[in-house]
Amino acid sequence: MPRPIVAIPADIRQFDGTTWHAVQTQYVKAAIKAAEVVPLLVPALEDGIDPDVILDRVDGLLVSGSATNVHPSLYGAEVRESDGPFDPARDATSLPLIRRAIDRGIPLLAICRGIQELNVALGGTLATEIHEQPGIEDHRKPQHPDRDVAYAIRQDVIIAEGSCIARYLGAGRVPVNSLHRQAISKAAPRLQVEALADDGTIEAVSVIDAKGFAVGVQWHPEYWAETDAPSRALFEAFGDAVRDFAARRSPS
Ligand SMILES: N[C@@H](CCC(=O)NCCCC(=O)O)C(=O)O
Repeated sequence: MPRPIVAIPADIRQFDGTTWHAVQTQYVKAAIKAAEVVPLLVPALEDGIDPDVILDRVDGLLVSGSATNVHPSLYGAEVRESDGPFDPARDATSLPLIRRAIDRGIPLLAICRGIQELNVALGGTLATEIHEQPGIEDHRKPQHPDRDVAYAIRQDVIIAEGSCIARYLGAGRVPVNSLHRQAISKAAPRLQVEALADDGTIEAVSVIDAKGFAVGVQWHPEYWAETDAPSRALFEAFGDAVRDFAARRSPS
């Protein structure tokens, strides 16, 4: 069976005097090396894209992190420029893909911005600048020129007994990295909280009654997917779900 294909929605980035549709290489490498699938980058179109045009041709959806934030209007919050930067084209492309992948049972792994998009797509809300809340740690990206330092494993999450991801990572404390200013505030009705940080920040969810693998994590398993056991286990589980879906879609 040929390697299955996984869609990764791109960000809009501006550099070299023009606009680019971009995905950080860490997601591409983790898809290839740890999930053993073929990544297919999807352009970020502000007018949106018919999600089925993409999903008819892929066997999984990997929703990446990004330094931009989901637009507050999408979850009924006040729009403050201080909550930016925003990427409306990414929002317009990614959220319909998430909803439709869940409807169709196409395996979904949503990471950092991705878990926030998953929550908003299903009717939840986000909190911003969470480190300013009493009792909440600073989960933001460490400001350091070395990305290995910025993405260093530096906090624990506690994975719930009986959760979906406990099948792959085990229940209890798992060390992860942390690079986010926002987090889930009100979890969408269809989301089961799967892991929390010590300060109560929601760190992982799964979709209740999902037809297939449908998981979101606030940390970044892609970055160390080849060398960190929990990171690799999550990507291998996603890859296995994608292969199972592909085999059922096109029985040999
Ligand atoms: N913007 C959101 C989501 C954070 C996120 O996806 N971080 C990835 C960092 C990408 C990078 O700068 O390398 C938030 O801040 O909560």
